[in-house]
Order: sequence, then structure tokens, then C-alpha cells
Amino acid sequence: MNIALLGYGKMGKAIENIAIKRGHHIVLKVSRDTSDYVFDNIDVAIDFSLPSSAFENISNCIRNKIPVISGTTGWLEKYDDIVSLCKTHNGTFLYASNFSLGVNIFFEVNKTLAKLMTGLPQYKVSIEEIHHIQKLDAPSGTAISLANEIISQSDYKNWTLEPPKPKEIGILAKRIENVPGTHEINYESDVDCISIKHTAHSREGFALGAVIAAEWIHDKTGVYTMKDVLNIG
Ligand SMILES: NC(=O)C1=CN([C@@H]2O[C@H](COP(=O)(O)OP(=O)(O)OC[C@H]3O[C@@H](n4cnc5c(N)ncnc54)[C@H](OP(=O)(O)O)[C@@H]3O)[C@@H](O)[C@H]2O)C=CC1
Ligand SMILES: O=C(O)C1=N[C@H](C(=O)O)C[C@H](O)C1
Repeated sequence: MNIALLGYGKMGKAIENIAIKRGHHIVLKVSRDTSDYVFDNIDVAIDFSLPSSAFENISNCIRNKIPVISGTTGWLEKYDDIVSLCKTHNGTFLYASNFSLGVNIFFEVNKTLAKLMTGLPQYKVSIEEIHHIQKLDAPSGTAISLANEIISQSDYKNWTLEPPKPKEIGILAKRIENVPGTHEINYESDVDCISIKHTAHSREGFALGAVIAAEWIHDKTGVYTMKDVLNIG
């Protein structure tokens, strides 16, 4: 496939390595200062850019009939607008807050555990995420996905970065140099604690998942998630 990379930072470079190993060609790389570009002979675009640029990048692809996947976090208040645009143009779009296989399995474990914990108010749930100090958004997109899944299975109403009130899930966002991404869910009672944790050792898992998603989506139309790609959930 001919791939356009929208964002050529830490993730763009990790994706380039894996895509080339899998026989693909990177034919366009877009960064902050790429002023004018055309989508010429592109099979799929992969957006890992900035919270402030993802919406425009994705819209641009959809309007130009380029299938696009995005892993950029921190822009999701406009997700529904992208879905509408995609439907209007009969386009192709997939967003994932986390492309790694491990985290997508972790999402399922989180959902199952949240179901098991309903009706056990003695356990208070909280989420901790740790990322590198360059990360622009907090909490992480993955932590938001985890919280939303718990909310969908329970009496919790929303998540917060502040000390949680009743029915709120507290998220602690820590920033530590060079940490690729760690997420932990804790159910704490007076007598014990149940924890589940995913630790990324590098960006390779995110990048491989993104390339697999791009391979899967490039000849389809519609709006998809990683659950469709991995056939889980
Ligand atoms: N879903 C997932 O699995 C994962 C998601 N992420 C998310 O991906 C995003 C990128 O992460 P990361 O690669 O670490 O970040 P980086 O800061 O390393 O890279 C961001 C890149 O975006 C470029 N950029 C800036 N403006 C634009 C624009 N208008 N159009 C296109 N590109 C632009 C920057 O260019 P320049 O270098 O010129 O400034 C830079 O190359 C983040 O939102 C992060 O949270 C990260 C890992 C996994
Ligand atoms: O910014 C990152 O690095 C990451 N961002 C994603 C998120 O916000 O969840 C995924 C991963 O944890 C790495």
C-alpha cells in the first residue's frame, strides 16, 4: 500500500519502520511546516499528529476520498462531526485511542471486571495512567476509553482529574520521562484491592496495530473501531 503519514513525530517514525518491513511505501509525510500537499496515489492515510490538528487532517482525507485512521488523542469532542462527514462523503474512517493488541485485550478485561463489580459498592474504582513528559493531553485517550467502558457497565456517571465525588471515577495522570504508556485500574475496598494493569514497553505495539488497521481498512467504506479489526468485543 501507499501510505500518507499525517504527523511524523515519535509515532509517525515508529509506523514508518513497521510499514516498510511489511512491504508498504511511505509516499507522503506531513509535519507542522508542511504547507501545501496533494493526495496523489495514496491508498490510506495514518494520522498521529496533534490534538489541535487531527480534526482538519481527518476531514481533509475524507473530503478527498482517502481512507484514514487516526490515533491522535485529545480531539474527541469533534468525533461525531467526523462520523457525519464520513457518512456524507461515503468515506472510510477508524479511530482508536490505543492501537496495541495488548490494550485492546485489556479493554475487554476491564469491561468484564466492571460487570463483575456492579452491586459491590464497597469497592471504589480509580484509574492511573503514566506517560512521557512530552504528552500534550491528560488524561490519556486510553484512560478515557477505560473510564467510559466502566461507566457503561456501572452506576458511575463520569470521570474526573479532581478528587472524585460519589459516582465519579478519579483518574490520576502522571508524567514521567520516557514512559511509553501505562494504565492501571484499581478497585479498592477497606480490606483489599483488585488491580489490572497494562504496561507498554515501547511504541512498537501501537505502531504495529496502526499498520494492521490501515491494511484492514484501506479497501472498505464506513466508520470502524479496533474491535472490528481484531474481531473482539
Ligand atoms: N492511539 C494510539 O495507539 C496512540 C496514540 N498516540 C497519540 O498520537 C499523537 C501523536 O503522538 P506522538 O507521535 O508521540 O507525538 P509527536 O509530538 O512526537 O508527533 C506529533 C507530530 O505531529 C506533527 N504535526 C504538527 N502539526 C501538524 C499538522 N497540522 N498536521 C500534521 N502533523 C502535524 C508534528 O510536527 P513537528 O515535528 O513539525 O512539530 C509531529 O511530527 C498524540 O495525540 C498521542 O496521544 C500516541 C501513541 C499511541
Ligand atoms: O501520547 C502517547 O504517547 C500515547 N497516547 C495514547 C493515549 O493517549 O492513550 C496511547 C498511548 O498510551 C500512548
